[in-house]
Amino acid sequence: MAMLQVKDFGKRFTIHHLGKTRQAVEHIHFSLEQGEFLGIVGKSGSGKSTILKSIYRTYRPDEGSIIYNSARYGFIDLTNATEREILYLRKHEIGYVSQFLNVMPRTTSRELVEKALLEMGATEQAAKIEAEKALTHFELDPKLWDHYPNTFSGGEKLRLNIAMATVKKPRLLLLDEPTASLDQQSKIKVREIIEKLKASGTTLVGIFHDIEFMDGLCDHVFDMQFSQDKSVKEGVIHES
Ligand SMILES: Nc1ncnc2c1ncn2[C@@H]1O[C@H](COP(=O)(O)OP(=O)(O)OP(=O)(O)O)[C@@H](O)[C@H]1O
Repeated sequence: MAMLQVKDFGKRFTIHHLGKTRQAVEHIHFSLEQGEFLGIVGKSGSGKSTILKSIYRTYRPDEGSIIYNSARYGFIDLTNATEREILYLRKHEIGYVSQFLNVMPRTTSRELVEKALLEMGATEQAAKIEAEKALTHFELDPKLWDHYPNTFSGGEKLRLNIAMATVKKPRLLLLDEPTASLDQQSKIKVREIIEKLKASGTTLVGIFHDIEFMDGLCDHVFDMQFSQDKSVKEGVIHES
């Protein structure tokens, strides 16, 4: 059975000051098995982030269903799961990485990664060791480990974000431009982690403007251009 099945999904936004609604995406269909990686491509504004944010339930979807195969709940429709279920899934099963770091204030980068591990049931000692390994892997300068990340550069924030999400070895990982402000060396580090997670069974959905980065990494590519064509019932998924 699929790990993630998106069926006839659509999302509208209300533009209050105009008293209008805008259909951001519609008729989105795709399905992923465990350990597969789907890359979403399409021009700016075509709705790629809207799909990821709706799976993570930052946005509440308007149409269709998003069936996720949860370790805790079995098959669950993320479009109408309760807030409590969504909070559990975000803590234990579904990770989300974007270019923006949204974390507890006055918490050091080391504490943030340790907290992610503790939430997954690690002991304090194991969390300390694994957090240091992850921060080292993503080459966050040890001088920054005990600093609050609000003053970090874009690339430092992003590397911390990826460390926090990937140490949890999530069942489903959503990546919204996770390499946007990274140099080549850091991109290679991200790729290594993605390959490891994939091999251990994590299912991934990602958006990358950097097509080269996706080469050989994605099992399927979902092209927004074709998915919006209503004559194509199942969207278009190219095998890569
Ligand atoms: N919170 C929101 N309120 C109103 N409109 C929104 C909101 N979020 C997204 N949109 C609109 O929905 C459409 C899709 O936006 P989205 O960010 O998903 O596109 P994208 O393909 O990820 O773009 P980019 O590649 O530029 O990041 C756009 O027209 C955008 O203006």
